[in-house]
Amino acid sequence: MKYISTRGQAPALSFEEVLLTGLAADGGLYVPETLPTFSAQEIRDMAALDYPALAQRIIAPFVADSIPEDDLKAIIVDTYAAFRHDAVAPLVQLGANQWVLELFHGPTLAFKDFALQLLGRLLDYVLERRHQKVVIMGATSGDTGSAAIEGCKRCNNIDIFILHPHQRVSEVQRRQMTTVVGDNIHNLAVQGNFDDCQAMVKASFGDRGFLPADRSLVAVNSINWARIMAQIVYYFYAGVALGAPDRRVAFSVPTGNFGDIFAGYLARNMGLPVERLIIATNTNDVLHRVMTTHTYGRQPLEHTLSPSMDITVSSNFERLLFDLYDRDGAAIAGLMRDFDAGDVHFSEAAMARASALFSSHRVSDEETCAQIAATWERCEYLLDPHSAIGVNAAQSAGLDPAVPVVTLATAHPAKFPEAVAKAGVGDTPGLPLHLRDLFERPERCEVLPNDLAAVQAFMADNLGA
Ligand SMILES: Cc1ncc(COP(=O)(O)O)c(C=O)c1O
Ligand SMILES: N[C@@H](CCOP(=O)(O)O)C(=O)O
Repeated sequence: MKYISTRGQAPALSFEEVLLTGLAADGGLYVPETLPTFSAQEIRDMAALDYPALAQRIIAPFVADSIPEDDLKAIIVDTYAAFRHDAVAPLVQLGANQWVLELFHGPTLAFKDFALQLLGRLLDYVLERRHQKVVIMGATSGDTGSAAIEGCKRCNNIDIFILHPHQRVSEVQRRQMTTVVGDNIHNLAVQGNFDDCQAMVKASFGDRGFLPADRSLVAVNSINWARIMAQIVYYFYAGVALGAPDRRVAFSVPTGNFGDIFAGYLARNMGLPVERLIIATNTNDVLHRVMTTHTYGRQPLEHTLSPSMDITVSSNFERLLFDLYDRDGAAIAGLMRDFDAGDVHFSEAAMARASALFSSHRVSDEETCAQIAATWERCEYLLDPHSAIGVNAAQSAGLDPAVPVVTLATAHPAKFPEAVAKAGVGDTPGLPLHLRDLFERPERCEVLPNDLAAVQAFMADNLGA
């Protein structure tokens, strides 16, 4: 399997090479040249597989040129053994044909663990084999950071630098990052917002000169293809559990960087009968605006009760655009140049294709709290604010009631006590046992100005031997 850049000017790479990078040299994102597909019978047969076996089935074709099957199996089994629920991704029914897929049973209580527990192990495997050391740089609005640190902390061959917006992540999220000790783990609180952090990561891929020549820069954000690949699995897992391929299923996905929902789009292209993908946003609604006005533009970032989705430059949307524009790299490079300069208006043909599968819904903080309260009152089920946005969007989508709709529950409510308190549903649930002493653990974090040179200088000065 080869991976190609959405901007058409970078060399095609193998899985191993794509794992060890972030943005392509031309500024694009890597996608598979062709997608593996599964027949209806192959999908039916997936119902007999547990989560790790299904993950092996879905992931193997993407990595076949780089990782032997037995090694992949061992890595995957070990990855999902770290989850605290035997089903790994349990489905919970909230109402007639309304479901949530709980993706928060990993070590850091968010869906990011699905990919980052795997990514950490894949990096460890590949770097040991190559006797290579790398530098990881990631931007987080709260969840990617801790999941990346947790996923990579055992790996001897990395230095990891995670940038989060200073004072803009929840206290639980911050402590989950800053209390993990290790000389190779660095938390940088940047005096800016998530978009600033993400822009610094992308700029660093464009100019890697601040690092020694023998250290590659590797991404842990969803610009890294391996992140998306791992997230495809749970769409199949939920779909098959609800009757696919003999029944169509819809998904509502709380969305920021468009990585998670893009994985759902790929699952559909690989054969899963997906009725609809609902883009659920908070008031940072750049994607909702794209769907309703066909215009992609910058807007000021708002701080909401769902901070992990406080994102206004949605990285993975470029991967979808690449398909919407018939995989024309030059056209995507042009659109992205226009986006850097101002608003971009997409063609009616491209947007008609998008609308055939995607719809969108924007949810305010008030609606988020009301949804948490309503779901609690009706089902005694406590949603975190991001998942509440997904459920609200699912209920507003006007879907055929015969079609099951699955909301991806992307985080555990204990990570967001402020939103739960504002919803007025009583005490926030306690943290799981392994995090019970989180508030007593010492923290380590560097506050830095919103300045790329300062961040890169800090990184260069703090690299391990
Ligand atoms: C809890 C939570 N929900 C939803 C999202 C949105 O996911 P994506 O960025 O893949 O769209 C994120 C992070 O971005 C998140 O941390
Ligand atoms: N919501 C994320 C933001 C980064 O998104 P990613 O999926 O590209 O890593 C976070 O919580 O950090």
